[in-house]
Amino acid sequence: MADLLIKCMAVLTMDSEGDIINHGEIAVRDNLIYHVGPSGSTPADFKPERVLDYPRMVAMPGLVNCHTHAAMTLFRGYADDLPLMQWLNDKIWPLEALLIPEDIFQGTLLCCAEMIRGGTTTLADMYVEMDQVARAVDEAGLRAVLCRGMIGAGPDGESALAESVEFIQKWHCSAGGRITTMLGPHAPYTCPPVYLKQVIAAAKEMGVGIHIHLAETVDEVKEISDQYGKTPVALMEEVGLFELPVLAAHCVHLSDTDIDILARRQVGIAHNPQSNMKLASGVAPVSRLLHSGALVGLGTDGAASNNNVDMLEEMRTAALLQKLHTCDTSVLPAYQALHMATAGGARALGMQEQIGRLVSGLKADIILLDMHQPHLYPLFDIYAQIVYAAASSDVHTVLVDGRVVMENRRILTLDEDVVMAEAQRCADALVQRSNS
Ligand SMILES: CSC[C@H]1O[C@@H](n2cnc3c(O)ncnc32)[C@H](O)[C@@H]1O
Ligand SMILES: [Zn+2]
Repeated sequence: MADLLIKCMAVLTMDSEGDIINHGEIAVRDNLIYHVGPSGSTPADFKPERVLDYPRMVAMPGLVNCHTHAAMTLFRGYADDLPLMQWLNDKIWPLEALLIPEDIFQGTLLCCAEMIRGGTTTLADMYVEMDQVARAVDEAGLRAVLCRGMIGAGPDGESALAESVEFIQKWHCSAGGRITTMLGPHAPYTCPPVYLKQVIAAAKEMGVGIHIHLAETVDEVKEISDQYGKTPVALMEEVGLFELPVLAAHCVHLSDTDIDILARRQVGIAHNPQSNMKLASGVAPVSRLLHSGALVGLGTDGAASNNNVDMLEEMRTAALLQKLHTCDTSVLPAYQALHMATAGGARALGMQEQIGRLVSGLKADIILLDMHQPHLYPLFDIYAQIVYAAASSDVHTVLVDGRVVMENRRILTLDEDVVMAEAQRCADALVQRSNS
């Protein structure tokens, strides 16, 4: 790939609070950040073949979406205003049973287009037919941590695990390293301990982590407590899940002991405030988790429970929700919210040495925000402006792994008109199948 130099109004490295380089520049060589510093500081022997000179833009790390189900964009607006188990049992799972591989490919492509437009460069995804998801992510040029979601309690538990193993063997560290994999037991209420132990053994053998939904609703905590006499988090600790790197989505209903376990075990937590609000699941104790040293990143969950995959919006919601919930305006200030969506998310995925910060040696996953717009003036505090005032439409240019995937709001890796038309075609056919 050609050497590239980005010059901009400011670089937010997200390496530490206040690490803002005014009139900054970023040198990109191959897929890596070669140098970051003030204007003119790049070593003279770096001769860029392209210069992106954007004096009114802020450069920051690409956003990290720590929990989603990308293909669920096909279900956007299909089932709203229901609580989790009714939503899953009555609406989503019956429709998912009718999905064909093509639906999942097209739904994921649609999600990737939306993500690129909103500045997301990495997603952690759990779904089925993961070959299709991986193909779409590869084509879009995004970075992803993918897992085949497994419902262990049903007749398909064994085949789901076998499929997962095959998927990992085929796709782990593929697409030039942009795609990595995990094992994805869906949740404690769909994967009993005996199944989880099989999953843990497979994960240890293959050297991959685990992605799971955990402590999402009061109903889940009640069901698991009634059945096993302990909280979902305590049950996971007992079965040995936390001996592995774990990414736990939601973590809404936690006891003090649960928080201690999650922090001590350095479990990555994907906080999904909009999905939790929409499904009326509750409010995750994010500020308590952060105080205890837990690793918290941000996710959107699927577009069927959000109903978009807009990480800038998610960041703002996270900050506002914690303030409202704790009646404390000082909770989750702008820098911390931005950190959760970048460096903190990378840490939750165990990828802190690869992504999430703009420092030399890390992957060149970079976004440029156009600050020259009425809703972003006047400018006092860049972090606050991005978290409280910016929108996904302000994302101007996106690089993933050193490659420009969107420039001046034109996606270069996908034909968006075709992607949208194909998604509509698949969604129409799916709903028609469900009515026949
Ligand atoms: C078996 S693949 C993943 C599985 O998870 C379902 N899902 C989507 N959102 C949620 C959520 O918030 N909690 C639990 N499960 C969820 C999705 O529909 C797939 O079936
Ligand atoms: Zn989910």
